[in-house]
Amino acid sequence: MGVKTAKATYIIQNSLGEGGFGSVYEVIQKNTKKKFAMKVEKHQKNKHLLLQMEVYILNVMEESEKRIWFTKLVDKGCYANDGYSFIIIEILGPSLYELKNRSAPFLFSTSTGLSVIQQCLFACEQIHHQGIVHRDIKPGNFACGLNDRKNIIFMIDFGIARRIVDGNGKMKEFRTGLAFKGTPKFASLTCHQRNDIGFKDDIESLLYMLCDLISRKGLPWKNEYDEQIIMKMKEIAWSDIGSLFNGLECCKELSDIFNYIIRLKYSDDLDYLFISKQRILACKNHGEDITAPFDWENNIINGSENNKLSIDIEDGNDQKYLLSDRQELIIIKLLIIKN
Ligand SMILES: Nc1ncnc2c1ncn2[C@@H]1O[C@H](COP(=O)(O)OP(=O)(O)OP(=O)(O)O)[C@@H](O)[C@H]1O
Repeated sequence: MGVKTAKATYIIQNSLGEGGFGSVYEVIQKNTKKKFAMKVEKHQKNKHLLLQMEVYILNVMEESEKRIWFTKLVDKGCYANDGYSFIIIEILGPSLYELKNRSAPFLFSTSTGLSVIQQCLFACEQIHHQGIVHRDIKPGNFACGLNDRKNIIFMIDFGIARRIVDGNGKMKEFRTGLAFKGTPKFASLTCHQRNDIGFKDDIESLLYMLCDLISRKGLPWKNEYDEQIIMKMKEIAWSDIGSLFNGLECCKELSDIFNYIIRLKYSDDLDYLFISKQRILACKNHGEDITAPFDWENNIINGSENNKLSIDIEDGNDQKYLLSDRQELIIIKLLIIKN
């Protein structure tokens, strides 16, 4: 079976995954024989398409200078008498959720977890700079690239993302009494409390994700499904900061990030550099080899030689940081981390 747009015809191959609102397939572009992923959503009466948000965000990110953590939107269209919409995007490898669950002990090493989380933080920072919050940060919504992009961790699934900054750069009004949106296990406490989600909430979710990926103990609510019980357990974690990362050597550094995040309010700006530095300290203080390959390399995903990824980032003081040598951020200024 194939689908056609004004640009090309795509032959549908196998399924790559099912999500809450649609399916994702591997497709081959007929004329170029290139592989892509096709995300499909069925039209439903009186419901706006979640794919519209996905298209909007991928277009915004395409125009941004630092689009590295986002897939390229290749094409889009409808089929079956406009009963379905689809987008054609770059095809990726497994998600972090799949990678974690592929081999015992169903955990990432601390060095892989800390490396991965830095890229996820960059991805969050980039959409936040566009005034957008993701609102569903979890291991299933980050996936590694393929071939020469296999060291990049991509942010996916923008179905419930929201722009919270208007065209004039003003933060939208803070709302309360909202419906729960997202994934209970990784949602921020604010989300459970039915309040509006800001940039800091994505990072709170990122910290829950890090705990899920590297802590043997796991999230305190890992066996709970009741959203209200999970909320109560998060309240306890907030009042006992160290408890979340307890058992990890880098508990102190990660708890400092958690402590910083939960003190922020909806409209507060985030100090991404502070978070990066704490993460770097977590590696440095506990001898984590930040240049080691990801856990899954060599044995799970076959690909070409490690490709070096080199990205410059700048902080507010115009200091240059270099993301180099595989996926790892080696902040040149790491060398001058004060305190
Ligand atoms: N570009 C891609 N390349 C390969 N696989 C992908 C790609 N995008 C998504 N997938 C796979 O398809 C699955 C569903 O995708 P996605 O999360 O975007 O859909 P969703 O309907 O919004 O999901 P959910 O309800 O779980 O949030 C993902 O878990 C992932 O494994």
